[in-house]
Amino acid sequence: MLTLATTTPGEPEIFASLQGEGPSIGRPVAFVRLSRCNLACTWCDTAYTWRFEGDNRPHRDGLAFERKANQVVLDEADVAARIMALGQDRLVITGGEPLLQGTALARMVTLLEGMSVEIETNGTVAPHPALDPLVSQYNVSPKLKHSGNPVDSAQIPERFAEWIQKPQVWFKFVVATPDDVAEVLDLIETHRLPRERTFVMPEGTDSATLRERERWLAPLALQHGLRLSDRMHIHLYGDTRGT
Ligand SMILES: Nc1nc2[nH]cc(C(=O)O)c2c(=O)[nH]1
Ligand code: SF4
Ligand SMILES: [Mg+2]
Repeated sequence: MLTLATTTPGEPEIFASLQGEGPSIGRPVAFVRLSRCNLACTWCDTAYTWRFEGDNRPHRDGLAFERKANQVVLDEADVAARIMALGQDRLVITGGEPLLQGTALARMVTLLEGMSVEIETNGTVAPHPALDPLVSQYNVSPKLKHSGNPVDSAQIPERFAEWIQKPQVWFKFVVATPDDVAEVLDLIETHRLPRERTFVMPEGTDSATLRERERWLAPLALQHGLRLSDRMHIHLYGDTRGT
């Protein structure tokens, strides 16, 4: 069984869209969004995957979501069939933190036919050994200090050491201020991250914020040999579920 996020109560967040971020930006793909996260970023744009009633960890919107309306449990075959019905040749698995459900994900991915698989992860959870060989690309997005998570939960040296061994890994850091870029550069040094496979991406859930931050972020990316990612889906669809 897999616990998924919902678009509307009872409806799993499984949809076709253009990948809006990272190395596959612009690619038509199927998406599946899983519920639950082990971190709690204050600016998380998918707090409906984890900030359920009774969870008092700080979030900038202060919203608490009703668990029943925002989670749906489906079996692996049902999830695979809904994904296949979208008719895409690539799947992006996101969340929340999808690797928390690695065993069930491996069973689900095995049922897909003719699809490559890309995973969005916060990088703190090792991929299940049954899932790992089925994944073409990991977009690993370690969380910086401004996320509000304890640094020892969000930045785990052993995990970085494992990720950098995998050729299918890209790093993608969400930044809100120039100071965040300095922290990214420190992490690159400390953990020997591959600069040519490292993105910086502005934090923001509206076009104006993304554009404003890209104005100072672009020259920093150029100066330090990092890639810049936009969040194209925000410009196209706004901050909405199922897009
Ligand atoms: N179109 C689109 N692209 C995305 N890339 C990463 C997403 C995510 O929420 O992880 C996302 C998303 O939610 N929508
Ligand atoms: S790691 Fe991702 S899903 Fe989890 S709280 Fe942070 S931004 Fe949200
Ligand atoms: Mg998103």
